Amino acid sequence: MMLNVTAAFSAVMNTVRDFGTEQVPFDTAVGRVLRETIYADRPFPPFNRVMMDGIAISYDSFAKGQLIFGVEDMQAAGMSRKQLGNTANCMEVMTGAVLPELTDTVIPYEHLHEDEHEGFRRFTIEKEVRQGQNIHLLGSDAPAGKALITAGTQIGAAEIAVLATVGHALVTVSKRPRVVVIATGDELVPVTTVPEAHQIRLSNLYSIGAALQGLGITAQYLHLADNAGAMETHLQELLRDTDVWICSGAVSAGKYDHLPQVLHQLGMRQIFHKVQQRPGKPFLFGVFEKGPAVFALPGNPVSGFMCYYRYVQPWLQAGMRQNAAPPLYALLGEDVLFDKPLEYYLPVKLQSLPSGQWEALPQTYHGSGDLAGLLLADAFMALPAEQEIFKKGSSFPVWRFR
Ligand SMILES: Nc1nc2c(c(=O)[nH]1)N[C@H]1C(S)=C(S)[C@@H](COP(=O)(O)OP(=O)(O)OC[C@H]3O[C@@H](n4cnc5c(N)ncnc54)[C@H](O)[C@@H]3O)O[C@H]1N2
Ligand code: MOO
Repeated sequence: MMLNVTAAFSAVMNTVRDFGTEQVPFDTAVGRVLRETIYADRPFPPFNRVMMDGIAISYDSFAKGQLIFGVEDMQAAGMSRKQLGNTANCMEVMTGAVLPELTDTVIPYEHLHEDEHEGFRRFTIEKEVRQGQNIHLLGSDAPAGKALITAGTQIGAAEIAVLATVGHALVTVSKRPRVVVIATGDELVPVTTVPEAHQIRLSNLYSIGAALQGLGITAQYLHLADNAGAMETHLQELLRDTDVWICSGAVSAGKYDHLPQVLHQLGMRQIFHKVQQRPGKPFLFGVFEKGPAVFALPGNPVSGFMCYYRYVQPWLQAGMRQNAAPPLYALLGEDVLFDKPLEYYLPVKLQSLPSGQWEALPQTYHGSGDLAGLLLADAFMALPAEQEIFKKGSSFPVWRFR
């Protein structure tokens, strides 16, 4: 029986497996999924931090009417904390310095007039002053021990900054699965070859490989001829040391579509074959006991592309224990008619409306073979199988690929 998209997606997600963890230097961890909690090792910021170049005073002196302050000393960033000797004076301070003892207010140079009096430098305050101004208070961002980043976060530039500042030089992240992308078909020739009239260049390997690179996964590539015996031999060799096979092609009804039968012979447990969707209907999914999971995607370029983003990527992210992204919705930009009992994944261009919502503009494309049509789109909009007329302005989920 053909599954609907929801059932097929749950069946895929039910097989999610943990790929394990490893430790890597923090500055190589961009794009990886964090597998530990990162705590503040000290308060953020770790001292009362001067926020402007200027002077630090004791506010009491200003409150009593004093406007002119003689310079007693200088506190620059990197100096250990000094103390103001006499609260009728000021301390010159630089951004990033520790606030000197007995001062509580910082006034920037722009609000001061500087002159010299009897050989001493002094500053006259020319603007209103608020007690405590321009000080980034000790612990005001986070107390020591606070959980700053939780497991499941994908590490980006902001996380790298926090890892650096708490001194977390080695970070525990998810291992990346060992993925093989497998193309099938005698019509396919290498990219560097000039194809004969009946041939085309291999492109699905590279579109899927590129999408995987977005998850930090470098895949192995393989091209198999339409020959059941050779296919079985090659795939047998891959069984032991791989976690995921993403196959492209040879899963529909053709006389050369040997892949399903070869996978069964190798011992794969089929979980489903065919989903009520367009494109991507012939999608086959299965698992080997203690071996790889197999996503056998239809060969048509748009079909495989859509199935990758709808099923394979969420499965890989869940296996790497990455927090799931919240679903994204958009408003359909024009009326659409689709009267097949299939969930329709319509290539759309997303644009943001002045209301703050996303609008999805359907792009003209000529079916699942039209890989150049994808250049104009940046997501698929999922139009439910049980409906036929989809009105402009109605909201549906979208699956972004850029
Ligand atoms: N009698 C039926 N025929 C077809 C059915 C069906 O249900 N009954 N389903 C159609 C649908 S829908 C799709 S999608 C395709 C899927 O077919 P396969 O998965 O068997 O894929 P192939 O036949 O091998 O290839 C389809 C198409 O894609 C091109 N291709 C394949 N691999 C690559 C690659 N790596 N790079 C670029 N292009 C590739 C291939 O040359 C074909 O043109 O079946 C329909 N037929
Ligand atoms: O369902 Mo197929 O993926 O359109 O060509």
